Amino acid sequence: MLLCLMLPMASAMAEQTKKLSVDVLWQLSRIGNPTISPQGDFIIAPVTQYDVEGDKGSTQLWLFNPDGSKQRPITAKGLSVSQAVFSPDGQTLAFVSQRDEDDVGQVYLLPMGQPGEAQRLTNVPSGVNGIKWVGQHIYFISRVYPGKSWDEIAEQLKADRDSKVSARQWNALPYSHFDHWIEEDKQAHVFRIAASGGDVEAITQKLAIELPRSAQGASSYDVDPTERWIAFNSNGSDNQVDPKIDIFLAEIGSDKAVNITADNNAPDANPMFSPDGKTLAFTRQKIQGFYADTAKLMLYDIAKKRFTTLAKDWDRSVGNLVWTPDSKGFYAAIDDAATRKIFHIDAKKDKVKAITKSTNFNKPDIAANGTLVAANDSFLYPARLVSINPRNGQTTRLDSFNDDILADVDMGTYESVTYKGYNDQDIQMWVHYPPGFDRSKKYPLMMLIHGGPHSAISDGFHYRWNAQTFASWGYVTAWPNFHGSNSFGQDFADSINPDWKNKSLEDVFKATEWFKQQDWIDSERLVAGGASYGGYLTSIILGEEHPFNALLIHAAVYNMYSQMAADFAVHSPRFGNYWDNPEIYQSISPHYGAKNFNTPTLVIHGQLDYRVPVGQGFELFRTLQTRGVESKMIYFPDENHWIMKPNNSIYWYNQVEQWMTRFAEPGGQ
Ligand SMILES: CSCC[C@H](NC=O)C(=O)N[C@@H](CC(C)C)C(=O)N[C@@H](Cc1ccccc1)C(=O)O
Repeated sequence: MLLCLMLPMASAMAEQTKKLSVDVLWQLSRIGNPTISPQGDFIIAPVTQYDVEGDKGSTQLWLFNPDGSKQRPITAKGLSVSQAVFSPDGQTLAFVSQRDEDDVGQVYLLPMGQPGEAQRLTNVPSGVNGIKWVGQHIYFISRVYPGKSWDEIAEQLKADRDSKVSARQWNALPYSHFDHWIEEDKQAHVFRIAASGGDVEAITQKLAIELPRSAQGASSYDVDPTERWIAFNSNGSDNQVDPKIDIFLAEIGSDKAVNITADNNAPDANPMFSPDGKTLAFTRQKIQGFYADTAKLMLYDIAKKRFTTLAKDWDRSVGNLVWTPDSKGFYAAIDDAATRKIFHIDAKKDKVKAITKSTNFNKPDIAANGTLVAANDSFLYPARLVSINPRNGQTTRLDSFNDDILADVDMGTYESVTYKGYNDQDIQMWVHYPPGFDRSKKYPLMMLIHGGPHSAISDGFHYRWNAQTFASWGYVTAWPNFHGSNSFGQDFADSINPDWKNKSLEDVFKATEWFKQQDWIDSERLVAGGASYGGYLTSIILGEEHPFNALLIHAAVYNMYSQMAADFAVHSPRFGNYWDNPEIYQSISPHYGAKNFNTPTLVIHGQLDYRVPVGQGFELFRTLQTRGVESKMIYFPDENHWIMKPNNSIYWYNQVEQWMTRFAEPGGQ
């Protein structure tokens, strides 16, 4: 009797505990990568906050003291800003914003250390992107109609906006990138304007060499500190189907550029001049058509025209690099065995050393006095702004965002587990336990399958597929970093090409077996799901004998043939097209498993997904319905490969919860 009376009270108390629900996720402030002034006295970071009611986010720039004693916004709420860069003397901040009567983003200047409004510097009708402040100038990228004056560009853009014809046309690739169409008659070029104002000067247009057509940003070019040289990315071949990304070097003002990486067929990217201007660093891959090929760090001695490869035998991909102020090396945030760590790369001694040990760090920035800052997150906390002691990796937190919101959230716990996967090889997996997890009970399992496939789930705060949020519903949640995942070395990543199916599938099945052997897992309550490549592998599971009661398939590549409509045609560049090598496509395409489909499946897809076009989701849903399999299609007309809008995201999490809980009751029993 006493027990009967106690139980409702206990469950009422349990209900009162605040979980990491999707509503909480959207209340959190999201701190982006920081920029530190050259003198080390100002730290700026973008902070994005969401208004769920208004269904939109807004990014403000915040100023932080290096000792963490102060934080305050320095741009107004509601006026989104991005790409903050400091003047070389650290006294002025430039950023991109679209405000007042701006049709597109422009460069704004804000004096530091004294009161004053941000003033607009540019009036570029085609907008600015990828800004850098070097010497006396601010450099930027704009997508322009080549050969036209700014007035003519403004007129053309207005005519396009006013036109009653909505048709687009292409005569060559690329036609889309991720979630937007690419206008064929525009080219992306680098321009500059004096920080004191004046005319905009064309830099790469003079060379008649455009930046890569698909995507460009601040990492697509760099200018040396004396403003003599520009290094930039462009397609070094005539082939627009499989562009060959090279690095071109030119003297600013000249009309000639040299392709310094013409002899390498794979991408050479991220040009970065050293602070002393003598060396150009860049990243080099070797295998064309393999986006996860290990990126090596290259140095090019500009005077001697000599190349060196750093850390030749280090089996990790370099990226997120910043030169040290003395030009003797780099700090970088590099994926290493499912965490993203800060490494120091000594260019003189050719030595690499991990500075941080656990959780995730993003691209760092460094001041002349050596102050090193970065955003740091983990599964249990969203990004924080920290300074990092380069000697021992110890961090000092500089912000206090989200503490109030998370103070009373009952988080679960997590751990890294290594189990035997395909061919008895070690596979790393993150396991999340629900809040209040009790080992004496049995819990349902939600097996999550990550995308890429060449990415890794690392120890960071994931907003779209938050394992702690899923765990808070009452599931043990798993993220295995199966064969193909990056951060475990080249062989492991490349081991699933072109056979995208078998090794990772076995890794997922063996992970599930591992769970079934645990006393705290209920083998009758297993569900699985994933997005993109994760949706692909879940569609493969659908056609196999498997242990899951229900599946969730988001933005999946379902038909490897019709993926040809996408901006990323998977194996075509490296292993040949389907008409030449149909056996590759046939052996790994999920749609060939259709005759075995019989598991309840939730299919989700966005109309604006050009990475995996929406037809893939409908093909799968129609197949499931035709076969009489219980299934639901959720279609987002205004979302891309990912669900980005607050209310759609809340709906997504709620629908997923409803679907999963129907087929695998949550909670310990
Ligand atoms: C992490 S790099 C993955 C890039 C990859 N290919 C690129 O050119 C990609 O877009 N993969 C898709 C599947 C593919 C269309 C068949 C994918 O699985 N995307 C995942 C992973 C991802 C994460 C972050 C940034 C890009 C992709 C996804 O969208 O979650």
